Amino acid sequence: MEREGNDCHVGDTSLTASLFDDEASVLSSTFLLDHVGEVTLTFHEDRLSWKLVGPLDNDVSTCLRVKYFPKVATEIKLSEIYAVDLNDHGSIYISSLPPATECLLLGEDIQMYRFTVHGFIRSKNQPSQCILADYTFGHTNLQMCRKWVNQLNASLKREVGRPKNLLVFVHPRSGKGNGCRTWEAVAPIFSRAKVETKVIVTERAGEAFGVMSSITNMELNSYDGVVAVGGDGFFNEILNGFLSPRFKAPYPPTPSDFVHVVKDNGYSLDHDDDEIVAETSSKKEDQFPLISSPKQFGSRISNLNSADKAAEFPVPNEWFRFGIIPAGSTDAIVICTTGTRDPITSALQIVLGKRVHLDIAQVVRWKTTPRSEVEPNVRYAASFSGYGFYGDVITESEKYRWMGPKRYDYAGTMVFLKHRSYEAEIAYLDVESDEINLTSKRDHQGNLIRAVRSSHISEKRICRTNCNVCNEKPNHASVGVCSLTPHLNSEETRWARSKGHFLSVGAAVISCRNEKAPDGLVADAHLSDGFLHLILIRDCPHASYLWHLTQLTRRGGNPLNFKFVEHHKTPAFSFTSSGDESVWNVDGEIFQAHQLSAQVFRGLVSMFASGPEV
Ligand SMILES: Nc1ncnc2c1ncn2[C@@H]1O[C@H](COP(=O)(O)OP(=O)(O)OP(=O)(O)O)[C@@H](O)[C@H]1O
Repeated sequence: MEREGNDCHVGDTSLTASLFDDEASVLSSTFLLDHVGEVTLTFHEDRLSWKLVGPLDNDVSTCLRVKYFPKVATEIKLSEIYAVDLNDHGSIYISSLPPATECLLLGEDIQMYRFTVHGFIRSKNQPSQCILADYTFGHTNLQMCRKWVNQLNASLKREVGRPKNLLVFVHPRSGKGNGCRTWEAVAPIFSRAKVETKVIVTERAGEAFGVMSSITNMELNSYDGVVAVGGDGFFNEILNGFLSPRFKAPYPPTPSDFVHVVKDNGYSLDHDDDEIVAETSSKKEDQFPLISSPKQFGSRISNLNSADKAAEFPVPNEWFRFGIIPAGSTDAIVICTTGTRDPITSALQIVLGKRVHLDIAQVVRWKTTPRSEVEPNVRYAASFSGYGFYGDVITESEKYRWMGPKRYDYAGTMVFLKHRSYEAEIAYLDVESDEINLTSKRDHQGNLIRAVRSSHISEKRICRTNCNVCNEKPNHASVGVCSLTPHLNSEETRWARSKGHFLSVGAAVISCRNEKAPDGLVADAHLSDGFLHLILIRDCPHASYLWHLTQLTRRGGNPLNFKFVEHHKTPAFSFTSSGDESVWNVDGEIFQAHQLSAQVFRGLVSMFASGPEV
């Protein structure tokens, strides 16, 4: 049915004339809101609100003498609107009962001009999760709809930080093989928000690394960020492809007796562009042998034309951000940065231009070549690097890839039953910091021999949206790369050591929350505090280790409060194995290293995410 102006206020031009000529920040008009009724729509500076017109009241209404409290929203903030569309002339449904009754049987469809405001609401059960919410408004006057759409779109354009152009990598076989379907489910959010996307569906491992490392700076500058539709390993590949040729930083600091020889501990990219060195790592050594030594980066850079050499792409880069749409087996990075494992929430945080900084660990393997030269091989990690149990699980799980995500449970059980320990020495920078809530004991040489952490999670400062710890400015005024390693600049640093047989050696960059470990490996790790959490599990009885692993799976558990567990919050460490060897697991990818050094760069990259709400 076509409703004419004299039927209701919705067509009353006197009420709505020259609405936007007015300079006032509060504008208002009457519309029919789909599935609700006639409303007065008001445009405030930072939000849009609507109130039912007529006998019904927004707060409470009665029908057949029963009181109903409306469940419908009455406003939306501009920051929660991701798109506004002018629709075709079509139907607006109006119930003849109050909206709160949710009785949709007694109503009518009215043909009108319409526009839709696309936004979201938060899930009541999971506050981090966003649920799409559309509000369609109808009016008899097309011009009126157009004016509102134009006004709203002009205001959305002024919202800061929203991306316009993104490079999207889709891993079709990620997790349960749902990568493409996951992207198809969220792609309309990007198109509605008018975000251009260049989509690359990968055909093999390493392809995204190749694209990211060889893309010209000029082209990269045309994007506001890169989105990975896949798991942690896929994101790691993209991150490494991005950082390897662009990020210039010194290697991690090491104790004086760490055997590698680095001429002047130079910057990892401070080299001659024309120097081309043959690949030294073989396919057998790494599952993903694509991250080359610094000298090899030179060969890639020299492929870039001279115009691109001139086009700069500074790293860290405040504007350029990374997004992850979860489709993997674990998705720990997405859970830590968005608080949930939900493709819709991730897509919304990307198009709305959210931002958190993320620490990145630089992990360097030191390897002696047949010519007895020691060569470094750099890898970057966003979530976790682990040796022993973690390395063995990833190696074992690769044999059962066909099982999908269940392969990790199966491989984990097999590795647990084998109960292998590895001899190693770990040296870590012991930073005197008020922030470190560990009480430590030292042996007579001053070496830190045990760290005990406070046992109640409530005492810990958990990383959340607008986290104070992550936003804290470091005490030391520093510039350039030094600003990324604030805890190395402290005068109160010393090397402490742990030596012996370990079931595992792990370094968590972030809490690594996931569905199996709801608080993560380290509940109070932060997204960008500039610290690694070194977790050393000494050889112990099978049952004790099982008890530690069980604590990991419990919300509020205390997996670090065991005698055989050491937890050190540190900006850098080195590792040397002796005897039998395992491999390192860097963000879920195999990295074979007998000698390794690592450091963390505070907030090196920015993510399209707002941090966990809870
Ligand atoms: N088309 C492809 N075919 C096979 N492997 C690929 C392809 N594209 C990417 N890869 C590689 O697959 C590996 C695993 O990918 P991803 O992290 O998405 O999945 P996952 O292992 O199931 O999830 P998670 O890392 O969260 O446990 C990555 O190292 C990635 O480089």
